[in-house]
Amino acid sequence: MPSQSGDFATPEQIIDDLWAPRATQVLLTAVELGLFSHLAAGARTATEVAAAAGSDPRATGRVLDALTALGYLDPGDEGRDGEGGGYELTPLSQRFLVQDSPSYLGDMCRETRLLWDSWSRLTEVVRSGEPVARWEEEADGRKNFPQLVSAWFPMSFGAARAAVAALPESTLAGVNRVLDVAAGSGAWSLAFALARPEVRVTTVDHPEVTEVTRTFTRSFGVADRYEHLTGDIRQVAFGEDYDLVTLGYIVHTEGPEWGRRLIERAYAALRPGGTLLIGDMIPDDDRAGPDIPLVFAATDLLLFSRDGDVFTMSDYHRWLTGAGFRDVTTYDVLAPSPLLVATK
Ligand SMILES: C[S@@+](CC[C@H](N)C(=O)[O-])C[C@H]1O[C@@H](n2cnc3c(N)ncnc32)[C@H](O)[C@@H]1O
Repeated sequence: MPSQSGDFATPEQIIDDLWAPRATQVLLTAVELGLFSHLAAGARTATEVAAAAGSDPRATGRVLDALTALGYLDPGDEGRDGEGGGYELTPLSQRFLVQDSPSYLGDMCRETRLLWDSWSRLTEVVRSGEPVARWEEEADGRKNFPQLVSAWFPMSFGAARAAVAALPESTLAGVNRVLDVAAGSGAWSLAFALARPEVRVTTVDHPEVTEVTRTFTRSFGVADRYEHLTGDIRQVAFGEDYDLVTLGYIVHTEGPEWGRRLIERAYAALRPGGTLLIGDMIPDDDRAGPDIPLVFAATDLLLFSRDGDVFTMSDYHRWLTGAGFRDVTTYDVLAPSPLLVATK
């Protein structure tokens, strides 16, 4: 956030925030047309990129210029004349926006595209207090989540792999049976299944989403180590004696009452000494920052859930110890908020 010292405040932040959606649109369009991938494959000029993308050369040139100004491209030596025209990937776009890169994040754009129109209804939702959808309820969840969970995979999988790397070896060595609640793509359990061949996973999610989970487990070659419970997570019996339970980005949509109950049910599903891992958006205790969890709570959670919210570390600590967990620890990894780990 720009500094506002003394009485002197500039309007820079307001203008930046109001312009930000335009830059977002340019990035979405570039990813949807595969412009970064076409540059990686050798296209250099707007005409060459447009030919590969099947798009209009003049319009494509405008987008490439904007991407250059935004820092996603460099002006290339080849194909440039007095009016610009040649383009090269920057290290950022090369690593994260070229489709066959192992660190490709372009799939995350799908979420932005899918939610874009609903975001414009926020004023109406804040006036009425009524969400436009209730993703915590079965019908809405089954309709919306199948399209979204693969867009979240890169973020969740990165955080889950960081959890595997951060956990003490003695904990990791005891992880054989994993329960992945609200599994989505399966990102959280996949990180453990890939790290340890002994790992067997049970997932819980809607049947339509479980089809997406299966696509991911097959693509990683571990489908034979997975079994799936389908249905509403509030109703499905989880089973017991798991070594690890993961709650990846689910407590927020459940809200305070069902979120706390989910933590209690995770406790019941674990063996003594077992581990609970929670990844979520977590604001500071005074709810004055950081911006990502609080903006998320004021947008997506108001728009798409009745009771959804983000909860502080103090809230989680209270719920975890209240459920019986001990040794509540946080791991500050590359994720929107630190991960929570607790022992039964
Ligand atoms: C935000 S996604 C998180 C997915 C995954 N854990 C991750 O971190 O990427 C929430 C997941 O919870 C599932 N979910 C939400 N409410 C549910 C419910 N009532 N019953 C079953 N699944 C539910 C959704 O289908 C979705 O897969």
